[in-house]
Amino acid sequence: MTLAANGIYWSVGGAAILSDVSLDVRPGEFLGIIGPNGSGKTSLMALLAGIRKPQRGEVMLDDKPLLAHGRQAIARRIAFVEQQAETTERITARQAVELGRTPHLGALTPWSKADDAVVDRALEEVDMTHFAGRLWHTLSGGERQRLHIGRALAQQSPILLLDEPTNHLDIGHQIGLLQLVREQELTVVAALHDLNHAAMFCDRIAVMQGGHIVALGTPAKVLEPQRLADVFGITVDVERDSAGGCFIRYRRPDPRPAKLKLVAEAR
Ligand SMILES: Nc1ncnc2c1ncn2[C@@H]1O[C@H](COP(=O)(O)OP(=O)(O)OP(=O)(O)O)[C@@H](O)[C@H]1O
Repeated sequence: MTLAANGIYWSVGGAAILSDVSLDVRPGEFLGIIGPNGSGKTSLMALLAGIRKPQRGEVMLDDKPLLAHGRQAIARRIAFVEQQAETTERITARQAVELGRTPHLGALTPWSKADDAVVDRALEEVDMTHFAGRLWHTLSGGERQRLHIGRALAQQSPILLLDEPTNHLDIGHQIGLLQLVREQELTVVAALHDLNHAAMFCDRIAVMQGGHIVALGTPAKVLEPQRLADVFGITVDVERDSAGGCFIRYRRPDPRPAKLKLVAEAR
């Protein structure tokens, strides 16, 4: 199962949002996408999921244009957790996860005990079994986010696209979720903001800037102080360990001149 973007271009109202983006997602890898706000991460995820169509270039799934597969076929192969997916429906936590089974159901394949078992397991994996009967609108942001992931796991698609999956989660659930996703035998593409999470969990990282991929490689290769300064405007130290891992230590910026002036005036 391979997913690839080949030279894709996507614009809105004539303004380019993604330009000449090429990316081969390797089967079984955890590929992180990092980049500043507005750099195009969500747009790229939407194109990889087939929700948007590039004006030029093509997203390919198994060497066939993605959109030629048809909606249900795509959903059986790709599960997408969007950044601000919400529902106004009056549904329970369990029903939200049950939605993940939709691509597998049809006139000849009605809901079965096997579907129940998949949903039970997904609820367990995201630590939401005890909330199964709760109504969606009564749940916290983090609980809803865990259900979105649960729904995607229940979909049992071999490719999982996650747009900022740790949004709203406390640090324990952030790490737990990334570890859970990592442990699945899935191909994962995740837009991440936390560079240390990217360093800890990703096999490769793509760095986006201004609608382009400006770097792609292992965390140790990509997470260089100069690149992080160029892309994010931050100063960091990168600590490396003997196993090839790395850890980003952020340096506090120097005080801004205006602030210095205010402090001086206050004295
Ligand atoms: N439908 C749209 N209409 C107009 N502009 C859009 C649309 N979708 C995205 N953009 C613009 O495209 C750029 C990239 O947006 P995108 O959401 O892909 O960035 P991002 O890297 O995911 O950002 P963030 O980290 O803030 O989530 C932004 O400047 C955004 O305002």
